Amino acid sequence: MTALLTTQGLQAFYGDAQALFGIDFELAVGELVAVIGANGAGKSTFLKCLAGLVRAPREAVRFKGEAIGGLPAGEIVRRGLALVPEGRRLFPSLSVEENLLMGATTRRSGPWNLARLYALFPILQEKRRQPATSLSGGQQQMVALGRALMSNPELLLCDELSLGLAPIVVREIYAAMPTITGEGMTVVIVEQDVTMAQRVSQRIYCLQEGRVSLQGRSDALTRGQIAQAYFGV
Ligand SMILES: Nc1ncnc2c1ncn2[C@@H]1O[C@H](COP(=O)(O)OP(=O)(O)OP(=O)(O)O)[C@@H](O)[C@H]1O
Repeated sequence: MTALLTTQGLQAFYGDAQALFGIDFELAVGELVAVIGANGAGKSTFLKCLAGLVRAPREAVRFKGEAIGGLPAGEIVRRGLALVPEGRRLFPSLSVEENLLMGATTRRSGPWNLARLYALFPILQEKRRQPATSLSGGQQQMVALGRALMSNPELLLCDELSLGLAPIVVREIYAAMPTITGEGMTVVIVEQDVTMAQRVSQRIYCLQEGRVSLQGRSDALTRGQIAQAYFGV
């Protein structure tokens, strides 16, 4: 396996409180990997460490062979990682299209542009001049995903795309994943919906209290194994 990203013994802290206790993680080019776990398990912290939003030791995170832990978030975007943050964090005063274009400020060369995005999510073209926050939750999630794609990342990190959305909307958003990975993009999703995580990913890591409690091929893990790793029962 050609590793695109690895973490080795990754630890993270908020002040004196330790959130991650030595995460070993490996991701191959073109994979879609899901990170699951209960509330507070450390999933968001893990993604934030990769994206430079929570401090990580330099050598603990390697992307394309280079140590990137603790680099500024903007530098990490330039190197090809983009994060779709939990809660979307759209710019409320900007239109849909302006929000999408914000993702292009650190634009790398690649297939994603406004036309491609509008083909993926036609509703965004229809609503492109509306304030982004006037859209439904699912449409706002499409904007957040589109904004990240506009930087043409090699690795897309998605934090709880399904949060607060109806199941049918979640399915609609995840239906875009084969198109996104189809051109070789590598994706990590953090997902509380275990059924969806298992369905869309090739491999799963389960976190529990800041540690990896289970990992394996998504189609090989049983419900019992996942329940035990999730809740520690
Ligand atoms: N900004 C912060 N300051 C202090 N502690 C934090 C902060 N953010 C997270 N934590 C703590 O770090 C641990 C991991 O939290 P994290 O948000 O990464 O978990 P999570 O698995 O993403 O949970 P959720 O599904 O609720 O988002 C928790 O104990 C949490 O209380």
